[in-house]
Formats: sequence, structure tokens, C-alpha cells
Amino acid sequence: MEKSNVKNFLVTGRPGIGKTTCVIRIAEILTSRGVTVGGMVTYEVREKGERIGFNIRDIYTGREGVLARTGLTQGPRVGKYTVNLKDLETIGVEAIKTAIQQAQVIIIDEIGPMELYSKNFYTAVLSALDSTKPVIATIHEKAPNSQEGKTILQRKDVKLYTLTFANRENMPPMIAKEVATLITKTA
Ligand SMILES: Nc1ncnc2c1ncn2[C@@H]1O[C@H](COP(=O)(O)OP(=O)(O)OP(=O)(O)O)[C@@H](O)[C@H]1O
Repeated sequence: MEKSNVKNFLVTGRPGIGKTTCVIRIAEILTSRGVTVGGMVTYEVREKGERIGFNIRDIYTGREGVLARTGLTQGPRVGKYTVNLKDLETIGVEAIKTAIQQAQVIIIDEIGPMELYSKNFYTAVLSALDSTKPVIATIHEKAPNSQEGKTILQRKDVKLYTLTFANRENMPPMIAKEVATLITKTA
């Protein structure tokens, strides 16, 4: 039988379906089994019930910053949000680079239009995918519309999962199990 070389697990799905929650749960399962997990997540920030933007967090150090806000004056615009390239790079890109060096598993949430405004982010994503370590990443459902998204999705070492209401409870333990198997094999 041909040896599978899949080691990069991508999670997609419509906005708000639970992609961030899914990768955080995978990270928790792996951490509870003694696996060192690094990388970054982004999550929405609400004020008085209204979404005002997104923050970014290094999941290993807990360091947090602003990824995007309504009302910022400098930076690329994505819909009504302005991207804060400084925190994206000093927290997000650094978290990925550190994870490539020091973690057993790399989490990247998410590969999306905001994040891809940073060339350094895209380069760090490619380095993580090219590394020997398992990557668990979320990817925007419209990623196939961009060249970067296409390039990532066409890789032979990538497996794509689409999150739905029906499967979102089962997805984290399932992906965690696949990743744990890979780590055991290479340990
Ligand atoms: N399995 C689940 N069961 C119940 N609620 C969930 C589940 N997964 C996510 N949620 C809830 O749905 C909301 C959106 O989740 P989350 O931020 O993880 O989605 P997302 O797909 O990452 O969103 P975005 O597209 O904005 O990045 C959150 O309030 C979260 O608590």
C-alpha cells in the first residue's frame, strides 16, 4: 500500500461554524496527552453585542494583540475591518515561527484574507506546512479564490475537513487522534 504523507490538517467551513473552537479543542486534547502545542488563534471581539474586530493570541505564551478593528485608520481594509499588521506579525507570525522550532504540533487559525495581507504570515505558513511537524490550520471557505489558498489546498500533504453543525462535535477528537498517531510514529 502507498504510504500516506498527509501531515497538514486543514479545517474549513462557513463563518461562525466553529473553526476556532475546533482547533482550540484539538490543542486541549493534545496538550492533555503531553504533546507540546504552539501557534496562534484569532477570535472575534464584541462590544455591547456588536462585533468590533478580532484579536490574535499566541497559544503557547498566551500573548495577545489586536488583529483587526473597525475604526482603525492605518492598514489594509477587509470589509469594515482594518488589519493591524504589527500585531499580526509580532504575535501571530512569531508564534508560528517559534512553534516550528519548539512545538510538536503547530496550530494556525486562520489562513484568511486578513492574515494573507502579510507576506511574512504566508511565508511562515508555508514553512510550517513544509516542516516535518503536523500542522492543524483553519482556512477561509473562500480560500480557493486566492492564489495563496489554491497553492495550499493543492498540496499532497494536506487533508481538508469541512466543519458542519452535524460533525463539529466529533471533529476535534477525530483530528487529534490522527495527529497523535503521526507523533507516535515519528517519536
Ligand atoms: N461545537 C460547538 N458547540 C456549540 N457552540 C459552538 C461549537 N463550536 C463553536 N461554537 C460557538 O459558535 C460561535 C463561533 O465559533 P468560532 O469562533 O469557533 O467559529 P469560527 O468558524 O472560527 O468563526 P469565524 O468564521 O468568525 O472565524 C462561538 O460563540 C462558539 O462558542
